[in-house]
Amino acid sequence: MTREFLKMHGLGNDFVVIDARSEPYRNPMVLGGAEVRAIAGRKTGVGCDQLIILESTDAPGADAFMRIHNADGSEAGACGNASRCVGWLLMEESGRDRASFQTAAGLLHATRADNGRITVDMGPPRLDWSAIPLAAPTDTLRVESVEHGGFSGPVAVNMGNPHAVFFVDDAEAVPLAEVGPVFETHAAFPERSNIEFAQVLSPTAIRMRVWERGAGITQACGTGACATLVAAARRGLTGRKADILLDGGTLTIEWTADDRVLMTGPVALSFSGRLSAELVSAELVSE
Ligand SMILES: N[C@@H](CCC[C@H](N)C(=O)O)C(=O)O
Repeated sequence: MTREFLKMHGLGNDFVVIDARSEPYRNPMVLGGAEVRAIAGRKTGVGCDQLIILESTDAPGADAFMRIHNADGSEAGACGNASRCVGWLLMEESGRDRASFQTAAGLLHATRADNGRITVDMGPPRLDWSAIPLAAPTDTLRVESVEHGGFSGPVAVNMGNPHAVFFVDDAEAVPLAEVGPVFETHAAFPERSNIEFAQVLSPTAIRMRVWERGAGITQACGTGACATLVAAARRGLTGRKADILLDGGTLTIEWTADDRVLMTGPVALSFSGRLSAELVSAELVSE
């Protein structure tokens, strides 16, 4: 058996997208994530930060269901960059300027913006400790118990997935590969966390580098950019709209007065292909 896929990315955060709306694709978690890891592998697979599976849905108002798996096989509730890619795909397919799709974190809406960019309404941020989730009741504006390597007290934000945002003087100087995995698996985060290091450049610009839960360092993280803007605004470091400068480029994020987080940025389709039978039955060789 082989499967068609699309290779897409948002600012270099890259995805293998499988359309399972008419031909179901088995749930990769049944395989303990081995199949996802094989597809995501940079040397022997297609290579991606996340595997995205589009499924059919009965959810009112939704054109599709978007399932998200990290490169390590774990399932995630949200992915901002993939949401723009899927929104674009659904709009291209329908010829409309708006698409809606269900995710584990809720119904999302995508629209066309200027210069071919796509805006996705990522919904309201969740700021209560139990929604992040954190292991114990804590002020999410400064999680004092999270400290390592000279970094401490991140802002915790849930954007459909957990984020911890550290504000630093120099984002380039952060040893991300060293501290990222320590914070991702910190005991304060029972479901692990995505980790952002943010340097405020001005009231409307933030430089941010990310260590993603289940994927490591990526070129960009859409939900991470949303969480960073929310964290900065909560701390009074910026206004409620800013450009987030990532390794792969810039996302514009706005936290509206009615508590929605709007993310605007580019999408790209790199190529299409077919997964080999070896990749689709990867559980036979890797488990
Ligand atoms: N790259 C994504 C986030 C993907 C999921 C994340 N690693 C998690 O485990 O929550 C984005 O653009 O938001």
